[in-house]
Amino acid sequence: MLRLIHQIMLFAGSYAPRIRVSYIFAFLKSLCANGPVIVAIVLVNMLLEGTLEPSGCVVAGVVLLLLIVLQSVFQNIVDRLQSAAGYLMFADARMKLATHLRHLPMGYFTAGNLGKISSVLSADMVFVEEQSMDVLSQVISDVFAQIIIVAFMFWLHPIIGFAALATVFAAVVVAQFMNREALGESVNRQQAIEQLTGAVLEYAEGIAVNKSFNRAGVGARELREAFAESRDHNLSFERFISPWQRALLVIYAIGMSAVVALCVWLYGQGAMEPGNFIGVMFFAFSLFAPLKHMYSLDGTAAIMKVSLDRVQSVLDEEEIEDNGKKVLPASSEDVPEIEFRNVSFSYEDEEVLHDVSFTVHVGETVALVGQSGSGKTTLTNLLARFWDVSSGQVLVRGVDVRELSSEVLMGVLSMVFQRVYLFEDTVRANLSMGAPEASDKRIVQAAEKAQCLNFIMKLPYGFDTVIGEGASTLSGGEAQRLSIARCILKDAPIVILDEATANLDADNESAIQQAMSELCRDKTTIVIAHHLSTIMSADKIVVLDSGRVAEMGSHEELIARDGMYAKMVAAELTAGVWSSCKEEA
Ligand SMILES: Nc1ncnc2c1ncn2[C@@H]1O[C@H](COP(=O)(O)OP(=O)(O)OP(=O)(O)O)[C@@H](O)[C@H]1O
Repeated sequence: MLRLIHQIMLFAGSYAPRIRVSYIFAFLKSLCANGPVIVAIVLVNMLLEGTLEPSGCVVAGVVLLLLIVLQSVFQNIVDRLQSAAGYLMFADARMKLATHLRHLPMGYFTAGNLGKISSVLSADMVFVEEQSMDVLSQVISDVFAQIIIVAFMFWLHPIIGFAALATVFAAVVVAQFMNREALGESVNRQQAIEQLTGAVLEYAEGIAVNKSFNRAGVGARELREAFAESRDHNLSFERFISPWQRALLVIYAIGMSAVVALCVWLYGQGAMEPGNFIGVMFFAFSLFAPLKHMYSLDGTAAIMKVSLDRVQSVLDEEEIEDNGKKVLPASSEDVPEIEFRNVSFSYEDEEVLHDVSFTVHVGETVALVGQSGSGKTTLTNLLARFWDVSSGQVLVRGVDVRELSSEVLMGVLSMVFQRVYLFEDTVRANLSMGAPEASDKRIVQAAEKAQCLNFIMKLPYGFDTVIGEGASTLSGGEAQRLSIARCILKDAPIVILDEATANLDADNESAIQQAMSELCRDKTTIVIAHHLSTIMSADKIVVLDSGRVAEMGSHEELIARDGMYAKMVAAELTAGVWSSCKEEA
C-alpha cells in the first residue's frame, strides 16, 4: 500500500507537495476522530475516583463538540487538497500522454499496440483518475488512525500496546504476500482487458470484410471469447483475493481476543486502572478497524498499481527526438529540394532499404515505381520522419530532417495517402486542418480545384455538413478528392502522393487526376505512381527493386536502357495491368 502511495506521488509530479500537505490534515483528523474516546476514559477515571465536577462535564462536552467540528473541518481540507490535486494532475497526465503519443515513431502504432493504447487511455487512465485520490485519502487516514490507536493502547497499558502492535505486524506480513500475489493476478486481468479492447477494435474495423466473406459469426465468436477471457480473469481475481482477506480477518480476531483476555487478566491483577480497562473494552471491537478497512481496498489498489504501471510503460516508450532547431533555407536551384543520401532502413531486424540515393530538385516530379514491397512507401515515410533512417541521411534543402522540428518539416510537406482518413467533423473543418486560418473563399477555391465543390454543395449543409468517422458517409472517390483539397489548401511546397490504385469509374478517375495535377502544380512532388501516364510525365523515375535503386532516369532514358523499367512498360502495354506487370518484372 505504501509503495502504491509512493507511486501515486511520483505520478503526481508537481502536485505532490499539495498532497503531502494533506497528510498533515489527515493526521489531525484522525487525532480528532479518536479524541472523544480519550475524553470518555478521562471522565470515567475521574468519576470512579470521585473527582468529577459539573464544570468538568461542561468542559468535556465543549471539547467533544470541538473535536467533532475540527474533524469535519480537517476532512474537508484533505478532500479539497487531494481532489484539486487529482483533477489537475490527471488533466496534465492526459495532455502529457497525448503529446507523448504524437512523438512516438509510427512503428509503435502499427506493432499491434492499438489495443494497449486504447485500453490505457480508456480503462487504465479512467480507473486511476476515479479511484486514486479516494484510495489515497482513505489509506492515509487508515494508517494514521491505526498508529494513533496502537499508541493509545500503549498509553493505556504497555502489554496491551505490544499485543496490538504484534497483531498489526502479523497482518502487515500476510498482506505483503497477498499484495505480491494479487499484483500478478491483476496483471493478467489488465492484459485480458487489453486483448478485449484490441478484439473490439479489430471486430469493428474488419466488420465489412468479415461480412463479405460470410465470417461475421467467426468474428463475433472471437469477440465473445475475448469477453469470456476477461470475465474469467475478473472472477479469478476475486476468487484469489477472497481467502487472503479471510486470513486477515482471522488475524484481527485473534489479536482482538488476545487484547481483551490480557486486559481482563491485567485488571484482575490490579495492574490496570478501571477507566483504562473500560477504555480498552470500548475500543476492543474496532481495534483493527483502520487496518481492516485499508486492506479491504487491496483489490482496488492492486488494479491501480498495474494501471499506473501500464500508463507509465506508454510514457516510457522512446520518442522520436524532436528537438531540431535548424531553420529551413529557401528553395534554391543549386541545392536539391529533397535528397536521399545512402539511406538504409530496417523495420525491427530486417533491412528493407539498402543504400538508396537520389535527389529531387525544386519543382521536379519524381515517380517511385517498383514491385509491391520494394520500399516505395517506406521511402516517403522516412521523408516525413514517421521513422528515422538506420543509416544515411534524408535532407530537405540540404538540412537533415532530424535537425528540423516536426512543425517545420510538416510545414513544408503535404501528403496524400491511399487510405484516406477524414475526421468526424464538418467538411470545412476537415479541409482547413492544415490551414486553420484559411478564409471561406480559399476553402471554396481549394474544393473547386480538387473537383469536390459539386458534391459538397449537394450535401445537406454544404461545407457545414458533418461527415462520418473515417469518411464513412462519402464514396471512396469523394473522400479521396476531399483529402486532395485539404492538401491544396495547405499549399506546402513539397507534395508526397500515393496514387490511388483502387478501381474507380472513369469520371471519378479523371476527376482525381485533375485534382492531383492541381495539387502538384508548381510543387516539388514525389509520387508513388501506379498509372503509366503519371510515370511517363514525371521528370525522373526511380525504379526500386527489393529496397535498392535498380534504375533511375526519364521515361525515354529508361526505355532506351531496355532494363527492368522497359520490361514493366512492355508488360503494361500488352497486358494493360501495371500492378501485375510489376510482379512479373
Ligand atoms: N510497419 C512495418 N513493419 C515491418 N515491416 C514492414 C512495415 N511496413 C512495411 N514493411 C515491409 O517493408 C517492405 C517495404 O514495404 P513498403 O510498404 O515500403 O513497400 P511498397 O513498395 O510501398 O509496397 P506497396 O506497393 O505494396 O505499397 C516490405 O517487405 C514490407 O513487408
